Amino acid sequence: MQTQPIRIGTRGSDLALAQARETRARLMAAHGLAEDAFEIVVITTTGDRITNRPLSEVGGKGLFTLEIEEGLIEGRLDLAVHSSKDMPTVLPEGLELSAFLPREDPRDAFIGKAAPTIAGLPKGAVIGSASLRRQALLRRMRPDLNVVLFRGNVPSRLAKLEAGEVDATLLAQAGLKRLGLEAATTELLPLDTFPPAPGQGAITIESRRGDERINAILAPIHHRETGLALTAERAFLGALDGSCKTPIAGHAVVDGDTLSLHGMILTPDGTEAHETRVDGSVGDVVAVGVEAARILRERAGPSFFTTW
Ligand SMILES: NCc1[nH]cc(CCC(=O)O)c1CC(=O)O
Repeated sequence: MQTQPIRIGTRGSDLALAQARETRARLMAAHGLAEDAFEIVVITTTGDRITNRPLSEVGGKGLFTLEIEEGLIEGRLDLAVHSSKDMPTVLPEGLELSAFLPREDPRDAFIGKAAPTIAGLPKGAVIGSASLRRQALLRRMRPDLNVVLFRGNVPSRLAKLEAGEVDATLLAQAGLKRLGLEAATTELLPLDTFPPAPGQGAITIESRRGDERINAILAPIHHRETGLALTAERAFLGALDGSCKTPIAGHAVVDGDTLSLHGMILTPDGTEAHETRVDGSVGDVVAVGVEAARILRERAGPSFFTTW
């Protein structure tokens, strides 16, 4: 039996901790282990320290994972728990996403103080979001709204909304549910008109490639369908643009032997958008993501990605 605890790396936000505890609970149940078989190790990342600028300007997604990945590579951590949505498409040499937990609700939640729905917001209402995708989708639907940058973790955004800094905001329903805060949601946005970010709602576990002990520990908590969907969404994102400067939505679902991916790219101002739906075999989900990206690149034309 294991004597050294399994060290689980995570960021320190309420959401990250909830996700690390969920992973630990699933591992305890799968293996009949006690809580003290695990140690949750909280790591502050560069991304956590930068709170006042859009992440697209300071270097993007890797900022939330760098220090945790160093811990894995140097052997100070055995596995790391992340929101799939925050993971870069290319990981450091020697690391891999070795498991995905069953996906929570992938939809975006609208949280309105001035009105309960996007359609009900008065002209010029101030809506805060840090996500380029949400900003672009909002501007596309409601060009009259005043979309402003809004950062911070989930509880602090809700507090800023409550304090009247903005009239409304958008958050992932999955994160709200994991924090027990879903009562704040006033409208759930439809997947077809407001598609989520690739990976939204899914927890992933990163570990050293070829670490047989950890792979065996993770195998029983891996969720096959979520893994297939996420592999397709990440292939789609990787084939489009890894820079975080293009608003990109992508969501895949598995139905039997078929995987269907809905992808969309937009200009940041929401005036131009291209979308596609590609179906393919669960036997080659990367091909589905790559094909969706190819179609969107072709529709958008060569100037689309260089306009801003
Ligand atoms: N970028 C922050 C982030 N990363 C993952 C989630 C929510 C949980 C998820 O999508 O799995 C959030 C907050 C949000 O978008 O509301």
